[in-house]
Amino acid sequence: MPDQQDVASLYAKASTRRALWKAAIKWPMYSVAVMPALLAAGWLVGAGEAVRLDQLLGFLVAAVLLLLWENLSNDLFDADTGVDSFTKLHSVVALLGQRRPVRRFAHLALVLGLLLMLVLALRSSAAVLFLVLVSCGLGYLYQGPPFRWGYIGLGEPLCWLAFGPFATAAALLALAPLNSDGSVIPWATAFTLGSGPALATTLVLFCSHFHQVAEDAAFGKRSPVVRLGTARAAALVPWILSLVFALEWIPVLQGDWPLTALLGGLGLPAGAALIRLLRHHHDQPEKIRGSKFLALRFQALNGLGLSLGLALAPYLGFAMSSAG
Ligand SMILES: C/C(=C\COP(=O)(O)OP(=O)(O)O)CCC[C@H](C)CCC[C@H](C)CCCC(C)C
Ligand SMILES: O=C(O)C1=CC(=O)c2ccccc2C1=O
Repeated sequence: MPDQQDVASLYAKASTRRALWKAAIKWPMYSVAVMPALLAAGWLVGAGEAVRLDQLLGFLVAAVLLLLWENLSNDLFDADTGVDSFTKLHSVVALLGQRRPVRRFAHLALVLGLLLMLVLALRSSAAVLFLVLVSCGLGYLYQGPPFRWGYIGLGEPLCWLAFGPFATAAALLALAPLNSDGSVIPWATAFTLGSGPALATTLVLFCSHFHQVAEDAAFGKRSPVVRLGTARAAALVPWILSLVFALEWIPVLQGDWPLTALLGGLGLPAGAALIRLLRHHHDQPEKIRGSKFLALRFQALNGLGLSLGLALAPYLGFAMSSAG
């Protein structure tokens, strides 16, 4: 018969485990996966086009599955290098204590995600699958052997490319009305629309490395925060945020996007809080563990605001120029 102390410690263990699983699932992170499709939908509505809702729903689900693959395989690859062993108690590999089920689940998520993208491509343009495969390839370069480019500080540009021009172009093609020309990849629109929001997504990755800088350095993972040091990395954050807004406000100033696109400014309070937090506590891991989630709040509010601002424009009497 367990005594009172045993029961208390069992409860403590169970609630710690629950907290670890919650951290492992990190559902807010999936905001970065759904953003390219939401932006493409906002842009198409703003341009007076009809969005194919079945394609939108399919793209959202497939993108979530592909990011799930990326995260599960990240835990598997990081278990090989040992970099997660001290600080990432919420690694799915550590929580399950074995790799095989994680590997199987990761492969299942990848296959289902790609199959769904194939269906969307067959119903729109073959380029959708090509662009998504490039995004996934960039995700593999980030963490998979023999590349592991995230370990040499190249994760951020890979992240921007994957969630920016490639995923945005794929979403624009997949959601476009049936009569559109699917043989031309809309690079110009994908760059204008995707650059700012993808930089916001990249900021999430950049911020995720502050609290683990010591362990990353010890295991040879030279993230930008390791390379720059936490003080200089924190000083970069206001510049990155300014660049996000510049990329989103320039099309408005040029008259290509409606004034309502400035709704991306909804992310400003979270951005300002992030700057303050990192300026004061960049070298105190315990205090800045949540900085990645503050960056995520910025990314989500900024992207949703922009998407909504573009979509609402025709209903509020603002027009989008053909260059938009
Ligand atoms: C797995 C990622 C970051 C985790 O990095 P890290 O190892 O430092 O984290 P821990 O320390 O917590 O282990 C994100 C990497 C993003 C990658 C460069 C690009 C991914 C692309 C997606 C797979 C593509 C999604 C396509 C969709 C949006 C159409
Ligand atoms: O676990 C993380 O830290 C991240 C996971 C992830 O999928 C992602 C995607 C895009 C940008 C950043 C991140 C993470 O930081």
